Amino acid sequence: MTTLLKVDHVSKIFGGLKAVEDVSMHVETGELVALIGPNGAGKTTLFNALTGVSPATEGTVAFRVGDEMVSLDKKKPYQVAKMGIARTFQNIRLFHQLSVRENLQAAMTHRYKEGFVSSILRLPAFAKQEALANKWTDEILAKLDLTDVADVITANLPYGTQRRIEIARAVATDPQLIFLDEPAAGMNPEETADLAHLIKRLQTEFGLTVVLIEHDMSLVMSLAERIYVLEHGKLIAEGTPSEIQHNDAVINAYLGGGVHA
Ligand SMILES: Nc1ncnc2c1ncn2[C@@H]1O[C@H](COP(=O)(O)OP(=O)(O)OP(=O)(O)O)[C@@H](O)[C@H]1O
Repeated sequence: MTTLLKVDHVSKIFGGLKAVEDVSMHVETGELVALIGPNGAGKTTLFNALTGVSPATEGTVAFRVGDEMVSLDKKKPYQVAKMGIARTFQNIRLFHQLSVRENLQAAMTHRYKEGFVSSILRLPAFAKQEALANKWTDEILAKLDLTDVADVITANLPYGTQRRIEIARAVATDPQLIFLDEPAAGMNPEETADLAHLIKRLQTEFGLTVVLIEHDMSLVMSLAERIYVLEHGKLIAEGTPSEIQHNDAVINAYLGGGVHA
C-alpha cells in the first residue's frame, strides 16, 4: 500500500475555539475510510482544512503526486481539485438552474487544455476537447444511472438524485481521492441503500480512494475498511469497524446515541 494523503498535527482554531486539535491521520491509496464523531466534533472543519476551503491554523497536509508527497498547505480549493481531490458538501451545492449534464461539464473545465482564444474561435483543437468532454460526460451519466435525467434542471429532481449528481460532479473532476460529507443526510432507506452501493462502486469500479463523513452508522460499519473517530476536535480512536464498535472511548462519546450498526 502507498500513502495517498498524510495529515500531520492539524489544528483549526476559530477565535477561542479549537474545532480541530492536533489531528494526525493517513489514507492509503484505494482505501475506503470513514470519519465519524458526534455533532460538532469537527469533522467538516477537518474536511475544510484538508481541501483548502478553510485552511488549517497549524499542521501540514500532504498528497501523493506520482512518487512525491506534495504539500497542500496554502493551496486554494481549485488547486487542490486540480491535484486530484474532489469533495461533496453537507448542504448540496449544485448549479440548481443548470441541467445535470451542464453541472458535470462545469466540473470538467480544468480538463480542457485549450485556452480562451481557441475556445471563442472554436478552433479544431478545442472542438476535439469538447467532443472528448461530451464523451466523458455521457460515460459518467451512464455509470451513475443519470442518463435519463441528463437534460433535466437539477432543481426539479428529487433530493436523493441531487445527492447522486453531486457525487457524479465530483467524479467528473477526474479525482484520485474523493471526500464525501454526510452523503446520506436526508435520504430515505431505499436511497441510502442505493447510495451505499454507489460509494462502494466509487472504490471498486472507479478506482477512487474514498473518505466519508457519515452519521448513519450502519452505512459506515458496512462500507468502511478503517474508521477515525473525532470528539471535541480530537481523534479518540482509529480502527476497523469491529474495533471501533468495541472501543470504550468511542462508546462513551456516543453514549445515548449508540455506535452499533
Ligand atoms: N466558521 C466557523 N466559525 C466558528 N466556529 C465554527 C465554524 N465552523 C465550525 N465551527 C465550530 O466548530 C465546531 C466543529 O464544527 P463542525 O461543523 O466541523 O462539526 P461536525 O463534526 O462536522 O458536526 P456535524 O456532524 O453536526 O456536521 C463546532 O463547535 C462549530 O460550532
